[in-house]
Amino acid sequence: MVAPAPKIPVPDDVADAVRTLLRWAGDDPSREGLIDTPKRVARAWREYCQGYGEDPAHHLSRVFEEVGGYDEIVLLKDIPFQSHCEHHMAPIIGKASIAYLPENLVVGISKLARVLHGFARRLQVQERLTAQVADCIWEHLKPRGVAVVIEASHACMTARGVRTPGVGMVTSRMMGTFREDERSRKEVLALMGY
Ligand SMILES: Nc1nc2c(ncn2[C@@H]2O[C@H](COP(=O)(O)OP(=O)(O)OP(=O)(O)O)[C@@H](O)[C@H]2O)c(=O)[nH]1
Ligand SMILES: [Zn+2]
Repeated sequence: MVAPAPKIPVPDDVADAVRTLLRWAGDDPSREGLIDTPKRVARAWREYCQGYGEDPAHHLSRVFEEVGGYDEIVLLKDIPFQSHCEHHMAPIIGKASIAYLPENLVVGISKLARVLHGFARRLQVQERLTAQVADCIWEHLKPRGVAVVIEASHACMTARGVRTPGVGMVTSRMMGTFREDERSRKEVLALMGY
């Protein structure tokens, strides 16, 4: 279970900004149902963007060496995530598959998801999110290869603008062996289900 976000104090100017947005949307911020909305929205945005308060690389600091010489692909497949696009601050909802080819070090598998969420809980474009996750694992785990594939739906495309639901954006970043060797790339993509 996810613990409720702590009720941090909300500065007046932040609450005022949400009231302005409510008026801009066409509603009356002083009506009963909206009285507490500015504080809720302010706290919700701190939660959506809590990745700014962490260094995702920190999750990769605890590594294991005793894995019986295992040197094949390690894949965490279809990790659900949420982010927000930096253009419209609208939700990005999708799944990521993250794989690496260990050299000597492996990491607790949950940490790959933690790295993803650390970068996703910021304002993003999907290309940068994909690159940041891959680069972080490459740099801090020093594996022989990293492959990250992200598939997501952007609310700025489905709920507004072009209003085209059912469209998935797919981005990938291949590093090391997965970039250089076509067979390894095909193998990892097949394991991911592509
Ligand atoms: N490459 C990329 N584009 C994104 C991402 N998220 C949103 N966008 C796009 O960012 C673009 C912003 O385009 P603009 O023309 O500045 O904004 P807009 O007038 O609101 O555009 P429309 O969405 O087409 O109405 C849009 O085409 C979005 O679909 C992303 O993660 N990566
Ligand atoms: Zn957008």
